[in-house]
Amino acid sequence: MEAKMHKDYMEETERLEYIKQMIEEEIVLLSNKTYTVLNEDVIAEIVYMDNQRMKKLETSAHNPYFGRIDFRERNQDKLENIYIGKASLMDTDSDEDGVMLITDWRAPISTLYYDGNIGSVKYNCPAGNIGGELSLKRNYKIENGHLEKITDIDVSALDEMLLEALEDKKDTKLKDIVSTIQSEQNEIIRADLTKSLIIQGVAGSGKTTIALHRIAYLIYTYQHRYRPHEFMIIAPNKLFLQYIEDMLPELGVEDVEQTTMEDLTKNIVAEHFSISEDDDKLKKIIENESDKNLVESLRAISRIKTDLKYKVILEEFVDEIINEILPKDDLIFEGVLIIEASELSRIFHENYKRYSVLKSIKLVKKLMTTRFENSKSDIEDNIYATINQRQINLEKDEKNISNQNEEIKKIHLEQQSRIKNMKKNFIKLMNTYLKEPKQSILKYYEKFLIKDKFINKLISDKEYLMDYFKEMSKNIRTNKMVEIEDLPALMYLQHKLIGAKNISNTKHIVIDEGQDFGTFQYYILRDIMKEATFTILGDIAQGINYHRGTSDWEDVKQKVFKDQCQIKYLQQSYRTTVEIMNAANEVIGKVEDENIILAHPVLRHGAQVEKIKKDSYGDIVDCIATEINKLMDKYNSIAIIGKNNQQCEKIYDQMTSKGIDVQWLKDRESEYSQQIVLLPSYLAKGLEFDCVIIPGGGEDNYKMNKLDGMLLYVCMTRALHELRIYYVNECSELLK
Ligand SMILES: Nc1ncnc2c1ncn2[C@@H]1O[C@H](COP(=O)(O)OP(=O)(O)OP(=O)(O)O)[C@@H](O)[C@H]1O
Repeated sequence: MEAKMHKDYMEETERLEYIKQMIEEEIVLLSNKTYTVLNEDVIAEIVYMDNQRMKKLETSAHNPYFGRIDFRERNQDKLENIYIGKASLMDTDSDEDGVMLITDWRAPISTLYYDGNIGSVKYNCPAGNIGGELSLKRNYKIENGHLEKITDIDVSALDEMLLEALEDKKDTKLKDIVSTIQSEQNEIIRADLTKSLIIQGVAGSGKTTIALHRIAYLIYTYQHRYRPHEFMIIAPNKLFLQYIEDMLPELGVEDVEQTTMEDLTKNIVAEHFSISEDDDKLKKIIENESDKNLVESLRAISRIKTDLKYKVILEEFVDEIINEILPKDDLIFEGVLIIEASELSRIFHENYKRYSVLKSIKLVKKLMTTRFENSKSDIEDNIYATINQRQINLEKDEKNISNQNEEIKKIHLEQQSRIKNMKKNFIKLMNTYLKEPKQSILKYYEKFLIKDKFINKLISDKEYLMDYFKEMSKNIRTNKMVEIEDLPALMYLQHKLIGAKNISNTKHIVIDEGQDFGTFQYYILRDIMKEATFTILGDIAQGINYHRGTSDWEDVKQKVFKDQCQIKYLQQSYRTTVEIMNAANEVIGKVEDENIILAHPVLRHGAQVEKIKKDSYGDIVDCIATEINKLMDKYNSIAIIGKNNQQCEKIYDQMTSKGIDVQWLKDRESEYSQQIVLLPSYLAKGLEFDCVIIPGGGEDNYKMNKLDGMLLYVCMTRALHELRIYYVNECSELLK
């Protein structure tokens, strides 16, 4: 309701003015603050915290809070009015200790705003379960410091607020949803950090948004235990990272590690190599649909390299490397046994199994050096004994009597040198006895790919794939080029041979578009980041990379997490209108896959999905060009989504020749900044636009198969308010 109409308008306005004044006062206090502590590090830390606080205050001055709950704790008389905002505010002038003027949305009690219905409620906090009575839930719309709306919430009013938020037009960045988080989303955001989670959420269910809110929640809740850089987000590509980049600072979070699987691998395997464009394979698959053998072999290779069986075979390869490194003889120095070959082998294979080969070598060298130190007097005795023996032998040798003195002198000098350089000589011997892995990880991998005895185990029934592995090895040798499917193998070899210390401190890792990764990728991340828990978010129905990804979360749960994780489902879609979601559901419903779950749209209606037939592609572009100005007046973001870049290129040429300013997002490194963008279907995943135009919805483009069904579904579900599909000749079977 309009704020002025509300019975508490006066009271609420006074309070808002008071809060604004308090914020102003704190800002002034902070800007005039002088730092008298002597230690520079301490000052730097305090200045950093103050700057962070200042930023928060400055943003919240215009919109300090969005909600209020009135709560009376069981067995307490006082009814508390709790105002909820993005940043907390304490009344420092108050006589009472630490009166909260604004409570952070992430605080334990704030969960009542998102979850609790009016009446008896409870929430969890470090002190335990707190129960009580919730008598009011209120929402405020405050813009530029003015109270515009006050809404007292029952279940239906909450929907009203949500609908209003969803009606908004979107620009090039994803926004936070703190004031309208839904109960099922709140549960995921606040889920226990110590357990891993897999979220299967339909298109537009808020997975990306929730992922970022969860990070913000975890950082706040565990601020005394973990630093922001111990949290990591893995996003599908740079385009996507750019799309979400505003949200964490909006939520008051900085310094969280944000990366892609490609960059993460490059960070772990600190060697120079390039990764062929992920889309290349998808493009090849899309463009060679008719060549069934080629498509099948491309898919087969990807599946092999991303499955856990690949790890089993790589493990055998690593064992072979270890066996090559391990000496067959005992290490004996100056007649003293330092280590037996059998003991060394046992230590490697049993005691140090959890360490990388390099670390095992370093540890075992430490052990051998200690043994050397402890045996020094025996070693010295042996040196004296052998030298003495040589002197005796020399003295007995009457033939060389003339040189004897000279020789004895030499022997004594040698003795002195062997005693003096005992340690140096031992280290030298030890280093030749046990050699560290010398080759680069890429070199090892290149070798692995041409070892028939391993590769045969992977493709025993598919002989024709053998050449492909050989070709790949050559490509690594000559171009230092791998495929995205090779990343788990590279991580694995690095981890097992050298160690992957760069990221082992990570405490929690959030992976978006998680359906794009296979079991091997998850396994190796888990193995490297032993202390970390995971939140994996994805949608099987959008698994356009199913050749290398996951099509069954149960598989990941059992094989990777050994059942120690929970799968949660989100079926409500918030992005699209009912009309668009229904049309998209019909498309994905035609894809045969029992793991695909259909989305339920929020009850928000919009224009019917238009399917428009034209005589030629030229006519389609003409039509888009005529309509585009009207659409630009109506929407902040418009996307023309072609199936692939070849199609985009034609459209781009025609549109620019008509003077239309369109930005072509060609690859995952592109920058997304304009009102109208043109992009291929596979790059659209994860993004959203007010209006989507699909210029090639005909049978010639989207055939009745799983991949085309998923690609079309992804394109359609990018639209918030309007979807137009053009086609020439016959409309795709998927759309009928
Ligand atoms: N509780 C909510 N309140 C307001 N808006 C919401 C809410 N949940 C989701 N949204 C909006 O729905 C849209 C979709 O969210 P998001 O992109 O996070 O979904 P997703 O599940 O990652 O989608 P996809 O898998 O299709 O890429 C966004 O515009 C987001 O702001």
